[in-house]
Amino acid sequence: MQPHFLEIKSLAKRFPTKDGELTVFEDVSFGLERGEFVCIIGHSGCGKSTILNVLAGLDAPSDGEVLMAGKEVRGPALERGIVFQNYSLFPWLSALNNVIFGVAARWPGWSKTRVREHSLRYLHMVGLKDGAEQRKPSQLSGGMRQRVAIARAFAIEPKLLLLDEPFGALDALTRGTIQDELLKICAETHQTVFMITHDVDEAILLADRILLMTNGPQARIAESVRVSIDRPRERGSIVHDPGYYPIRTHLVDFLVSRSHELSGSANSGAPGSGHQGPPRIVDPAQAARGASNAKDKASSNAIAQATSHTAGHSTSNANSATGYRAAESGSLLRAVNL
Ligand SMILES: Nc1ncnc2c1ncn2[C@@H]1O[C@H](COP(=O)(O)OP(=O)(O)OP(=O)(O)O)[C@@H](O)[C@H]1O
Repeated sequence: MQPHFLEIKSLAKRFPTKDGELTVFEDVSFGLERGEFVCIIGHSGCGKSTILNVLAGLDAPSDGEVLMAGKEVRGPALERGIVFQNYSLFPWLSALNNVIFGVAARWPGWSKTRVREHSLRYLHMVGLKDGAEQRKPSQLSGGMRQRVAIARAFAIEPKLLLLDEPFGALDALTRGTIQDELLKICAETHQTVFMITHDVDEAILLADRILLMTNGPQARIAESVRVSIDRPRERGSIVHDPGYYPIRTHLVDFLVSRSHELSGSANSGAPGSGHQGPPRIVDPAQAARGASNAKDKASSNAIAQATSHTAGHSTSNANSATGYRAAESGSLLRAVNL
């Protein structure tokens, strides 16, 4: 089997505390393909940022390993870009110089003009122009600052982009606009992205897959949920896709109940509780389409049956109706069993 572009193998993180060792998460294994956009969702404190920091090379795991393109991640590198919630810009540099700083470090052989043009291209891509490029972070709004951080991360063209709740501090309107910009840039650049979010609607809009993390301690990634909704996606119309609500309901149900039921601490000492190993792959949109197709098929079978009864045997209307219900419920039961 072809290895994943990013391989996370049996990762665990433990911290010493005054009450003994705290296992934040363990047995975390998953992969990311090149060009994939993967979100991770889980309750506060389950260890999402710790996983992201390990992927970035900013933190070391207690167990397990991370391989990117077959090479072990052992420390931070420019081939991995990071955007945090709090922007992390250099306050004394203009928006443009914040981006230039990263670009010049990434390509030290480039001329000043080339570095500047490249940086400006990415600032324009996130909608920063008309003089905003020359302003310092303190002269920019929160949304504009986050745009600079995103432009800076994309401009170094990292092999992997790590986003830690990048829109968490923004108002809903700004958040929506920057989500649209992110969708557009990802479609243009085919960037591989791993993103933490608490917002299920944001995850469905942006991601190809959503990893669901159980509650800590001893958290793990229980499910990998496919977002089988066609691209390009638009914020205004995605809710009308028939796959949208099945996915959303699945995510909300996980957060409300299963994140606790499947958690390591809830299952500790219960051998065979079924929570070990790689995440279960789930496709709620596809499952819903399957059930709906089975229902449609049952309806048309029943109509065909009823028509032939009526034509051939002059069956009463009451009998036709009974035949319809039986055929429909039989097929639906089969669909549920599948
Ligand atoms: N240096 C440390 N020493 C002890 N415990 C730590 C340390 N760093 C993190 N933790 C604990 O690890 C757990 C996971 O933290 P982390 O920030 O990764 O969670 P998270 O899922 O990203 O949370 P949130 O969604 O609130 O940002 C928390 O319980 C936290 O208290």
